[in-house]
Amino acid sequence: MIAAGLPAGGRTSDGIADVAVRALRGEAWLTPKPGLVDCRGGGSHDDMDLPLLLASAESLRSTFRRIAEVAGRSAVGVSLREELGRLGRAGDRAMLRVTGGVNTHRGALWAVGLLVAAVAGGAGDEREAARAAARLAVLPDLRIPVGDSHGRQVWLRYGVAGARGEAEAAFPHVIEVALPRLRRARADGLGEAVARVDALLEVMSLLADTCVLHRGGHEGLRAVRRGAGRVLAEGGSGTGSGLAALAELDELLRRRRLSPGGSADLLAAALFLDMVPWGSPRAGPEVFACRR
Ligand SMILES: CC(C)(COP(=O)(O)OP(=O)(O)OC[C@H]1O[C@@H](n2cnc3c(N)ncnc32)[C@H](O[C@H]2O[C@H](COP(=O)(O)OP(=O)(O)OP(=O)(O)O)[C@@H](O)[C@H]2O)[C@@H]1O)[C@@H](O)C(=O)NCCC(=O)NCCS
Ligand SMILES: Nc1ncnc2[nH]cnc12
Repeated sequence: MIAAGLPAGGRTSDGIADVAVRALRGEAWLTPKPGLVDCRGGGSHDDMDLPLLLASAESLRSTFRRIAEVAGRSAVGVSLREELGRLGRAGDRAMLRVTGGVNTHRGALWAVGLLVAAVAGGAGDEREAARAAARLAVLPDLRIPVGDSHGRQVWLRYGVAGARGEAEAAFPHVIEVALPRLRRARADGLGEAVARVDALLEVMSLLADTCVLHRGGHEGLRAVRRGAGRVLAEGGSGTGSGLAALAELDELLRRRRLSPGGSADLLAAALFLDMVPWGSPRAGPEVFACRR
């Protein structure tokens, strides 16, 4: 437990919030991402573009800071969980005000918000942070309104737990999939953008993304997973044949209006954990440039 706004191993609430916003921005800028918003346009979304995602990310800065402050001075328990729920829902409303009602970052706010709380609470490394976030996610929040979210519809129809299940399981697609892929790619000498796109593709090839399931059902999810796996089997986004397969996948997802938004959120969560100053500087450079 740490005091609000004070350093925890060199980390402040402002600093943690800044890393969270940079992670969301880094995901948004990354290009090319199949079916997703990137610097070429809205992908499979006709109501989103890059400026909207960047504004949405910025709108969450004060929520991330408040989450860090509260988690830094509270023990893990139901009252912290309920306070985080209140802050998360207020953050959601702030996001919707800025986007004119478009759900740009609900999943990212949930995943990165829980990880922000874990980091501010003193987690010493990324695995510890994911486990601490999971301990928060499983706690009851009796004030959650029972809504009719797309995720809930997918849960009722397909029994897939989506964003909540990922957090309760301690973010396996972040810890066991995205981060190792990102680091392997860097170690192999691939550029940062290629490493990030390949990490996203690996998550897409495995995740049960409720965003995809809601729009495309099981058949849509199979197409996303198969297509992402194929790009990687061709050598990834850093090779000519991988890029050709990626262009085909992008075309397919846009035509069928399929958007792997949950995978995008988990990439942002991985970038967040990768950029947290755990003690040694090892994060890759920021990529705020268009590589189409
Ligand atoms: C637990 C909550 C996240 C609520 O979850 P639920 O599943 O009930 O709600 P959804 O509104 O569906 O949001 C979940 C979003 O999570 C992302 N996601 C999907 N699958 C996964 C997965 N397997 N693992 C992790 N994350 C996943 C995904 O986000 C992206 O998609 C968004 C766009 O989706 P959608 O709204 O369906 O929009 P469109 O398809 O564009 O709609 P149409 O145009 O077709 O109409 C986009 O935002 C991406 O982010 C899911 O959407 C959580 O909200 C909750 O309980 N909050 C309470 C607050 C709280 O407790 N906070 C504490 C910590 S901050
Ligand atoms: N790049 C992106 N495109 C569409 N939805 C998203 N949700 C979070 N990031 C996204």
